Amino acid sequence: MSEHRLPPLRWGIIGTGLISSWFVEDLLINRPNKVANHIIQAIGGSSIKKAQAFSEKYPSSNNASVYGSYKDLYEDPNVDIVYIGTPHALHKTNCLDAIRAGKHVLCEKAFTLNLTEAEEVIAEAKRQGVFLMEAMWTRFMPLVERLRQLLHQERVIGDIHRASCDFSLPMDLPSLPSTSRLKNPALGAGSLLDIGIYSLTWVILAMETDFGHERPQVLASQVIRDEIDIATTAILTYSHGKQGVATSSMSTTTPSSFCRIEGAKGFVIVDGPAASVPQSFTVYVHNQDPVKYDFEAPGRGYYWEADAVALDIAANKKENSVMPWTETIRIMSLMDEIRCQGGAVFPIEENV
Ligand SMILES: NC(=O)C1=CN([C@@H]2O[C@H](COP(=O)(O)OP(=O)(O)OC[C@H]3O[C@@H](n4cnc5c(N)ncnc54)[C@H](OP(=O)(O)O)[C@@H]3O)[C@@H](O)[C@H]2O)C=CC1
Ligand SMILES: O=C1OC[C@@H](O)[C@H](O)[C@H]1O
Repeated sequence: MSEHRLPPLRWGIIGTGLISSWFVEDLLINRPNKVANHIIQAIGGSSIKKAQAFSEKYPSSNNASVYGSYKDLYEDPNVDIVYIGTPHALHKTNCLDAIRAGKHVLCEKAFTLNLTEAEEVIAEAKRQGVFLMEAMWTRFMPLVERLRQLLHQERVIGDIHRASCDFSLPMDLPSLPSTSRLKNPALGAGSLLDIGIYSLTWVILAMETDFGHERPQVLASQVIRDEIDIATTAILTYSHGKQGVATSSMSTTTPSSFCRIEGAKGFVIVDGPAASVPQSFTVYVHNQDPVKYDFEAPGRGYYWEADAVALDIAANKKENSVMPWTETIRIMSLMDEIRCQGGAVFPIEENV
């Protein structure tokens, strides 16, 4: 279908850092089987200079309106949806401001700092009748859909007993400025919200046929340095003694096999450069040759979530079925519980 006959979605991007650039690059990729016409309508930065510089980096977004404040972008009537690519601690305010201006919102993970903030944002989206989703992009990858089919519908490894998933990325924290979102507790720094959220997501994808059907018991431990968790381990115990182990660390590197899912009849290993970017998985069924599933795609893969958002909005939906509000709420509540046991507290929570 010609691009112009696809449902258009005009994006306003706020935050001119790393993820916003990856997201925009992916949206601009000329790829087959597009389901929506993504338009970079506006760029909003904390200064006009930063927004301008961002806009100039991406040729097809050169016609985008450029704003030196987020507020101006929210007020642009040509923006349909605001993409929020700012640090965790700003998500609540950014979401509320965009929603109150009547905009749909796609907000980066972690959705907010904690459950209370997430509930406030979702309640506002309900009140204003706009679409809202947490940008947990990995869930939208075709690899994840195929893996879940094999695990939970075709039951290729039988009953699943255990899954262990890791996202570790060495971050040279001493070399970073105190203003870095990776280091500053006031911005929501720490391994759990930044990368552990993916390990947790993989445990859920692997262990749960129906999301949220059962609340697992949580046992967690965190290593806290300079007020942030530099490592987190969470054990999720489900009924019948099934366990998921989600780990994250800012000191070491995950090997490419970042997730192992064990069942009664065999196991599955998921590979990729990181838990956010799975590229293949291999199914090992006892007494059978292993079967490898490869998933090659152009770019990084942020367009899968963007396509899903565009289709939902075209269908007048307010939330997405792959990443519904209940899942965001549950992930935030699990992370609250992990931090409560592990000891990571954000400054804004200290006197609550
Ligand atoms: N889905 C994914 O694969 C990834 C997701 N993320 C998520 O994206 C979000 C942003 O991460 P990332 O892009 O790495 O962060 P960066 O620090 O690279 O960029 C964040 C941007 O937010 C804006 N900002 C506004 N206020 C502040 C502030 N006080 N301190 C710092 N920046 C501020 C800045 O843009 P400006 O000044 O122009 O407004 C800045 O460039 C996080 O939620 C993170 O977890 C990150 C990496 C990958
Ligand atoms: O979401 C993410 O995935 C990739 C990491 O590099 C990054 O820190 C994190 O925010």
